[in-house]
Amino acid sequence: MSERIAIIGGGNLGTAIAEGLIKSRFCKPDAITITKRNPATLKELEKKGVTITADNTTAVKQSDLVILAVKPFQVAAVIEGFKKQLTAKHTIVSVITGVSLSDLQEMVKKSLPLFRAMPNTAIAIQESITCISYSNATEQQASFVVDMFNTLGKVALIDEKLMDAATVLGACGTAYAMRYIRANIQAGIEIGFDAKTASLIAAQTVKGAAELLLKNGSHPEQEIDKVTTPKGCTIVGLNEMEHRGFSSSLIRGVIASYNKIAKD
Ligand SMILES: NC(=O)C1=CN([C@@H]2O[C@H](COP(=O)(O)OP(=O)(O)OC[C@H]3O[C@@H](n4cnc5c(N)ncnc54)[C@H](O)[C@@H]3O)[C@@H](O)[C@H]2O)C=CC1
Ligand SMILES: O=C(O)[C@@H]1CCC=N1
Repeated sequence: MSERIAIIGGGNLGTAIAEGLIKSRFCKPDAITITKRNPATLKELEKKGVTITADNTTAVKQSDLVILAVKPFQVAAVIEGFKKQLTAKHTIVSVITGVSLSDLQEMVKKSLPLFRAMPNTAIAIQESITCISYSNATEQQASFVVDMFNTLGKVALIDEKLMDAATVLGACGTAYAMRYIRANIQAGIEIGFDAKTASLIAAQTVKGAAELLLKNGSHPEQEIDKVTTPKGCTIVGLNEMEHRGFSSSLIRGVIASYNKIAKD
């Protein structure tokens, strides 16, 4: 059973995972090591009890679960650097975009449990959706990894062929949602609110809308029907957004992101 966790690549996502693990109390901060070529920028995590280092080899040697969170073009060289330290105790979890389980197997060259996990940056506050697929893992190893991500939000076990789609919908999705909220803030200021109040109203409204779907299990259009008063202001606004290509531009954006992963 995995106990010590090494996060290789302390960037945006790697640090968010560490933050989430600490907040969730899934493990003690001193069970986490996070690496980065220049670890000085990880001081905040160090203050919370996490070990920070540039030494991937020692981090892997002293851990059971290795979370790979470097950029896709860095992963081969990074694994090559610590590969000799990998033993039967290790489980590998990669959150790297576009690197398949078979690519990982080629790089690791050992028979170890391999997981691809696609979280988003809300993992820092235990509100991620993490899509997971895996190979070569026992039921016990799989439930450990699934339990870990369940403490950091919600989990969907998916077929690996959907992992690029999961990256776009779940991980890029955070940025799409932020742009939607930002546009509401800009509009909110134009119709009279100060920026702070507009931000609060826009963000809490989106949170409430999402919770309605998650808690009621309803379809967005059912919830929209409850808001759109006949001849009212909501439907006028919605229809104007659609005339301007709102849904179409979102769908085209999602597909452009998806095609970009396929092209790389
Ligand atoms: N940022 C996001 O929202 C998401 C990112 N991902 C994937 O996660 C991975 C990381 O993404 P980000 O955190 O955004 O990138 P990032 O560039 O912020 O983080 C990568 C980190 O790896 C470090 N690094 C580079 N070489 C290293 C080495 N040899 N040893 C240790 N650390 C090293 C870099 O210094 C950097 O801090 C990428 O593969 C990305 O596709 C997946 C889902 C969401
Ligand atoms: O933009 C990217 O390539 C990464 C993958 C998902 C979120 N960030």
